Amino acid sequence: MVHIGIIGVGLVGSELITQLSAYNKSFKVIALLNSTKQLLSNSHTPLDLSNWKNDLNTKGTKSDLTSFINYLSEAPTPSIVIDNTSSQEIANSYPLFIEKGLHIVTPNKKAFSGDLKLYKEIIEKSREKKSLVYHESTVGAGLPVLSTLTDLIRTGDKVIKIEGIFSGTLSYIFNEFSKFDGEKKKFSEIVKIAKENGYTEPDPRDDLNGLDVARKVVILGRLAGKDLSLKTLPVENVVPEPLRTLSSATEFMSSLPQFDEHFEKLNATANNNQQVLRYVGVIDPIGDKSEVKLVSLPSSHPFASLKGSDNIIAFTTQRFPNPLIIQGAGAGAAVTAFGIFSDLFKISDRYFK
Ligand SMILES: NC(=O)C1=CN([C@@H]2O[C@H](COP(=O)(O)OP(=O)(O)OC[C@H]3O[C@@H](n4cnc5c(N)ncnc54)[C@H](OP(=O)(O)O)[C@@H]3O)[C@@H](O)[C@H]2O)C=CC1
Ligand SMILES: N[C@@H](CC=O)C(=O)O
Ligand code: NA
Repeated sequence: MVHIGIIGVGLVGSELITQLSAYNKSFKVIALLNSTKQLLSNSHTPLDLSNWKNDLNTKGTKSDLTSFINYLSEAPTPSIVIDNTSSQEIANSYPLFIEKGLHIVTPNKKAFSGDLKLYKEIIEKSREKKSLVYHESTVGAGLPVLSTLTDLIRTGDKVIKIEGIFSGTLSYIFNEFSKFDGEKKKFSEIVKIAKENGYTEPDPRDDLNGLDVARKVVILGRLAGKDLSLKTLPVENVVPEPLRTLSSATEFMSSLPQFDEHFEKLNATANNNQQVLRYVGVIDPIGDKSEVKLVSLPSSHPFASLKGSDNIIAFTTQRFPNPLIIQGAGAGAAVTAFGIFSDLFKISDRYFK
């Protein structure tokens, strides 16, 4: 049996608990923690998850990361901590989790795309302590992006370029806005629909500024052996300059229609050349051309025909001069939790297969 402690029970964490409850035979959830409450089982027995939300609220005690981690690390090995937050503070604690003998699975991008020192410390400590750290869902949610890149590299392939549409939100916005047929909508209307449907961050500028895509580019770059940094990576922020300093998302949303003409001009220029606009991330593991930008692509390009909020990732390598392409839903609770769940099996297989 594998002991599990879950930090973060929001959208993704709740769905993971649903999936674990429905399909799991190997994993024993013994501890839950959010920013205010924690629920620890008795003597490392499994928690009854049938009413976990209510139990966390009514029987839970004050959230305390130290006691949570100590409880998990005292369970018979193997034990895995799952970080379903987007917290930098939790990410900073990964070296400690590893010191305590825990394995880590997470969709949280912060540890792998922020401070290079933290990233290297996690890699080195995990090697030293034989701790396993899997974070498939940090890029393309459950799509097998990191596992594919890892397999390419460790079997000796040479990665020449990785290019992709890495944001579900920006995929949806530009797929809807920039197309050759169908109903034409204004840019601000599409952003509004995306926000109402819960596709965007609470403030859509946090998607449109490119930081989330930049984090994914840094993660892939580092995995491919290039020490990329958010501080130096060129990132095109598509939020119109005057809207960047507005103090609230509400103000941003009400001012965005003033810039519909700006976006329409960009789209018309692309369409006149039989092209569409797409927001892409590029990883150049050999040179210095990694970047995040809005580009115009011809209709024949695989990224041009993307639908909904799908991600698409193309690996150009020595063995795949015609790129190996992965495509599908790259955001949403179900597919993100799937990526986490499949990472759990990668760890349990090392012990029980
Ligand atoms: N949603 C998606 O499509 C995808 C999400 N991800 C990543 O998955 C992660 C989770 O996303 P999502 O579920 O949407 O986020 P939510 O905001 O819905 O949930 C976050 C959870 O983390 C908890 N939390 C936050 N800070 C702390 C802290 N310091 N200590 C303990 N608990 C904390 C929150 O607790 P409380 O409610 O008490 O504040 C909440 O339970 C993020 O890193 C995100 O980037 C990755 C790929 C796709
Ligand atoms: N906001 C992200 C989801 C998590 O990584 C996206 O739009 O892809
Ligand atoms: Na993935």
